[in-house]
Amino acid sequence: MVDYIVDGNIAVLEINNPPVNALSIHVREGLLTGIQKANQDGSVQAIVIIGKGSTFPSGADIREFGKPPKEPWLTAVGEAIEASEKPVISALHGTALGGGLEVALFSHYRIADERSRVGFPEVKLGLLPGAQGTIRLPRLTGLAVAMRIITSGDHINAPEALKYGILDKLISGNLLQEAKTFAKSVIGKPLDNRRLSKIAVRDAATVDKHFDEALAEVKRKYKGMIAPVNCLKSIRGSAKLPFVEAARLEAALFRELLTSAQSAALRYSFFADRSAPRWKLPSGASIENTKPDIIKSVAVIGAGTMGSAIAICFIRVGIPVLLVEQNDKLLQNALKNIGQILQGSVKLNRITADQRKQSLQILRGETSLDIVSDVDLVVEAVFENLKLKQEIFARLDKICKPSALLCSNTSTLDIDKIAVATNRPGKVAGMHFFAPAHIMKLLENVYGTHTSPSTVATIMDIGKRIGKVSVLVRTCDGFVANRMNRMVGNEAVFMLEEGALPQDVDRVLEDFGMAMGPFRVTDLSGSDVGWRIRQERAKEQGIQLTYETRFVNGERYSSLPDRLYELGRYGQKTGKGWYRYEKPFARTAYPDPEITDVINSHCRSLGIERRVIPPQEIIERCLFAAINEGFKVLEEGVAEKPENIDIIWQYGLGFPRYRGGPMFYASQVGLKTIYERVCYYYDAFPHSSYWAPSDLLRKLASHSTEVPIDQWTSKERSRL
Ligand SMILES: CCCCCCCCCCCCC[C@H](O)CC(=O)SCCNC(=O)CCNC(=O)[C@H](O)C(C)(C)COP(=O)(O)OP(=O)(O)OC[C@H]1O[C@@H](n2cnc3c(N)ncnc32)[C@H](O)[C@@H]1OP(=O)(O)O
Repeated sequence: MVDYIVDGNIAVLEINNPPVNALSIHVREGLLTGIQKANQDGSVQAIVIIGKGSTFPSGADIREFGKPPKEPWLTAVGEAIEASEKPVISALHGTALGGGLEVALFSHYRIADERSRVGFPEVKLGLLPGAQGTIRLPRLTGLAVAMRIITSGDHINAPEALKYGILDKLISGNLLQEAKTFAKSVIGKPLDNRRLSKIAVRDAATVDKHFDEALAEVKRKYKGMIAPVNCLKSIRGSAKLPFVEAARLEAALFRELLTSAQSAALRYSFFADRSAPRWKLPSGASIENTKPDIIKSVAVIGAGTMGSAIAICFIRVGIPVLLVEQNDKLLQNALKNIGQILQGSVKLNRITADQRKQSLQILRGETSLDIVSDVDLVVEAVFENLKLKQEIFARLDKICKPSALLCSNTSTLDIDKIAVATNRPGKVAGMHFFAPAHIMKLLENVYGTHTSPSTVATIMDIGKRIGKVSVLVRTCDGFVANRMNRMVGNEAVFMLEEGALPQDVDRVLEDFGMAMGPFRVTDLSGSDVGWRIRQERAKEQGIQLTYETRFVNGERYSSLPDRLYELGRYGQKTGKGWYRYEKPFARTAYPDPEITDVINSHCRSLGIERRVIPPQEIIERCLFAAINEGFKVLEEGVAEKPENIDIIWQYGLGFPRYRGGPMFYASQVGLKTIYERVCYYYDAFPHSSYWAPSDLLRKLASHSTEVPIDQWTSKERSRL
């Protein structure tokens, strides 16, 4: 894993551990042996550490965390590097991150390919740079820059790193050759002033000021996360304590993080990010064996808020879009809005004015569907009504070329029922964007019974091209996101009927880490949307919903949200919803005594005695209900693996990444506890049938020891 090559008087330690040269145990052993060997070899006068392949080490091996640590630890390897009697030069290329950058900071010199990047992304894994990164970096950059680099986890490009003093020289030619030449030039020079442990933090006197400012910032930006705080405490130690004591403090803070639930969740999330887009169908077709079609042009049908935002997703990566809206006034408004949104992106430096211009040049608005005959992909984004969508798909099927894919942005409707309207069900799929579609990262791609593997490959590929995190799910009512989130919404409203207020429920879930509580989300998206969907569904089933309706098809129903609709309280857009706002479209939500009155009178009219609902019950009723549904989603094969569900919740529903997602959270709570509580609530609320425990959950909970999350589907689903 580490090749030892001597060239004249230079020993080269070449790290060879693809794909990212992670500092696994054998790499650490190889580096330590290499340094010792080079120091014992009389012919060697300097040592170069370099990575083979695409990069210098990009960090410790994340898969080793959570397992018993194996010696030598990286710190011991690093200390041997720094103590070397012969100069050690780290030659960086690719991404020198985390432990990789720490190896470089133990070295006496650092040179780097001018295209390389460095950084400490540990905080994103709920960790800190625990091989003295937090106490060595400030000695080079000063406190403010070190605090920023370490608490953000951002990559820094090589010229910037040179400017901060992290690097000594940039290389544009052959890195190994240049490293050897550099090594020769420093032979015999004194090393003590190159050993960072011997150098003071130059702005140590200002540490309290920097610490207070940075702490306030991380508490605001990374609410609820412990890693950024520990990073700062350790950096403060670098300025206040002698080096050895600062290193001891760093080790203690690192251990606290390594054993934390947050780090376990963030490390799980790191691998879930990479695993979720890797799709596989029950037929065996997968990302490995199926080629996507090439998509060169797209039509978006419907120029409402959603359709317009979807169009932006494509044009900003250079894919031409025909935006079709039958009402010319709406169309012109949409085109204007798109221009304004892109202008906003220019102001925020997200795109240049030129890129905006180029994007708008490949956007064309049309009022007739006939114009889409030649596009490769259609994304329909009209009102959520099955009949309307079926009519549109039937027309599209006649108009579009046979190879075109027809996709719907439906958020709930069965793709099979849309596909039957066409003669090309293999080319019909769902592409469920989340509002605001040009900002939200998630794309929930949906396959139906007849969707072909190449259609799946194409929608997953196009998702990646437009910069989305794409997750594939099988069609069902509400897919994964809305199907599971419905339980959160239902329980939240039922708790209002039983004693809670919107702000109570939202506060508990926001303290848990959700980006927004369910009532603030409803106010943001507009409660009229939900009302219309409920009315449509009731009409389809021949049911008349009234204020007195308490059950629909035997299921508990709350008419409170309908009451809000009747009062014209649609949310932020009307300046009133579950909360009060200063004016329509204002963002700050204020608890509203009028809502308290509405809820109280609703309870009186239903004869419900209100009670105090404790925070734990709010968490359990909202999240455990969703988790139970998540297990049903797994047992039915709607989602292939728990990671897919968790990634959907993180990127689409604001679930805190540091808790992994609802399924990972369930694994941390323990499946026995989840199962027992689900059974308890099913007893308490038999008219909410979603509380019926999932078979998969029951079976997994019946094991004498916890079944690890990566075995949930493989172990039990096949036996169900
Ligand atoms: C209680 C007991 C106490 C005991 C104390 C023990 C003391 C220990 C001493 C402390 C040591 C601390 C050391 C250090 O400070 C900690 C770290 O270094 S943490 C790691 C920091 N680095 C990162 O977070 C980088 C993570 N990787 C990336 O950001 C990206 O992968 C990349 C490097 C930018 C490359 O991106 P891409 O080209 O897009 O490639 P992929 O992301 O798809 O990755 C390809 C492939 O590699 C896998 N992988 C990537 N990085 C790592 C890694 N660091 N470890 C393991 N595996 C890694 C990735 O999962 C992909 O694999 P695949 O999914 O394809 O199988």
